[in-house]
Amino acid sequence: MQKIVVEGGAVLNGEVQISGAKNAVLPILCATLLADEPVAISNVPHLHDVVTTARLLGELGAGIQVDEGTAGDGKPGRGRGITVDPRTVRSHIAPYELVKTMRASILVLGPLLAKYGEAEVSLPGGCAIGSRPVDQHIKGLQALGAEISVDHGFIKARRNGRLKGARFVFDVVSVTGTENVMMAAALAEGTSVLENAAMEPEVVDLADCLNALGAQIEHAGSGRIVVHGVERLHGGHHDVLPDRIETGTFLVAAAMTGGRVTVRRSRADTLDAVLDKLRDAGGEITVEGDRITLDMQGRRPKAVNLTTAPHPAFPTDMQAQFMAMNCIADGVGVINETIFENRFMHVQELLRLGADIRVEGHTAIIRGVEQLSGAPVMATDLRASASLILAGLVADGQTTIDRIYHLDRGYENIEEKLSGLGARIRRIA
Ligand SMILES: CC(=O)N[C@H]1[C@@H](OP(=O)(O)OP(=O)(O)OC[C@H]2O[C@@H](n3ccc(=O)[nH]c3=O)[C@H](O)[C@@H]2O)O[C@H](CO)[C@@H](O)[C@@H]1O
Ligand SMILES: C=C(OP(=O)(O)O)C(=O)O
Repeated sequence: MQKIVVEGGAVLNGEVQISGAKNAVLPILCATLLADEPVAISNVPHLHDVVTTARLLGELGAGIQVDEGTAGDGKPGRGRGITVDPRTVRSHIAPYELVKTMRASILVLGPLLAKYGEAEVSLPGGCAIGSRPVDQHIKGLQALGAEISVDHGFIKARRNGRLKGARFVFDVVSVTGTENVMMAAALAEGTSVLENAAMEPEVVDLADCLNALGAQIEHAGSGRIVVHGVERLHGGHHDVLPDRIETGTFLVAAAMTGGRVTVRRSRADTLDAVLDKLRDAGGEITVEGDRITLDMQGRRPKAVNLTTAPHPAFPTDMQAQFMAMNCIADGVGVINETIFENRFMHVQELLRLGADIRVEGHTAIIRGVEQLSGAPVMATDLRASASLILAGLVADGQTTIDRIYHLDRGYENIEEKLSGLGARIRRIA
């Protein structure tokens, strides 16, 4: 099994280009099922989850064409492109084998139901970071008139006639729940109003993509999304939003190593809470167009307190990386995790590197130490993997990170990008 080896001590300096967002491209790929014609997607990151989603769409019968280094519409320079042709979709079943490896597979539920009248999608179950219920997806689709049963581990959904626009209030803010219901409502008869909707930038990107295909979605990015259903969606092109979590991860790397890093092709407006905390940590941040620069001028970061919550508050997907920063920061930082009950799996591994962390329920109290010491560690989930690389960058000696398949789900060429900034990092077989 592959591992990543990091030699600590390098100060990161330079520029790095940000890839398309994993959490935007996966729902967008699923949304192509709603269209009547091919949809070209550009700025698609090279990620394992993208391959899994393409496999799932292929198993449903969709045609998949990958254009390396083009926009899918033939224009060069916007990363990888994927064109999905949904006209050959024949199956409406998302099997357990695929859903268990990637929770985002649940996002075919709304599109299959709305477009083809039926869907069978395996229940995703929980994962390392906690239980991951989908009751809000089911209730939202039922509000649109779907008949849904859960049977032998599968969600079985069907409709009689078109789905009907409705008002639905989410009990909890759910990103994928909002996306599933919004996609289904796009082809419903009449208007739907989704209250307490997720406001994440990836929800907005999905709405922008659907609107480019002819949907009529208003106010995505607010807590009240209005969807005027249309009869059909046509083909088109969409360029995926830059990955705000990848962006944040590189900026934390700069802050931890005392360096100066510019991220290119990023969107600072999607990162307010993260940039705010990096300023609190002592980073000098400048934003010029799609470039964000963090300059630490050799200083040690100051410990920061934070609480994860739905957007625009601090994202749970940046919690582990900030935990790594607090491990070597000056002072004591307190981190509250409110989204996932078990998203502290990285703590045990950070302790192996010499961190001083105490966990009390959903709260971690981190007392910064002067120096971490490199050791073999094990990645437990995607962002935990990133936090261990970050810790390895500043640890004394060598840190070897095992189970990096988690990392490949969500970070494109992370070791090459970090090497380009001066990190001593390599992948071994
Ligand atoms: C609000 C939030 O920050 N969501 C995060 C969540 O999205 P993801 O879409 O995976 O999860 P949700 O947003 O649906 O879950 C948010 C919360 O709602 C609960 N819930 C969700 C759906 C449901 O039907 N019933 C229910 O009770 C979950 O247990 C969780 O506590 O994980 C992703 C991957 O780490 C992150 O990118 C998202 O930022
Ligand atoms: C945990 C993540 O993704 P997923 O929901 O796909 O597991 C993530 O993006 O940090």
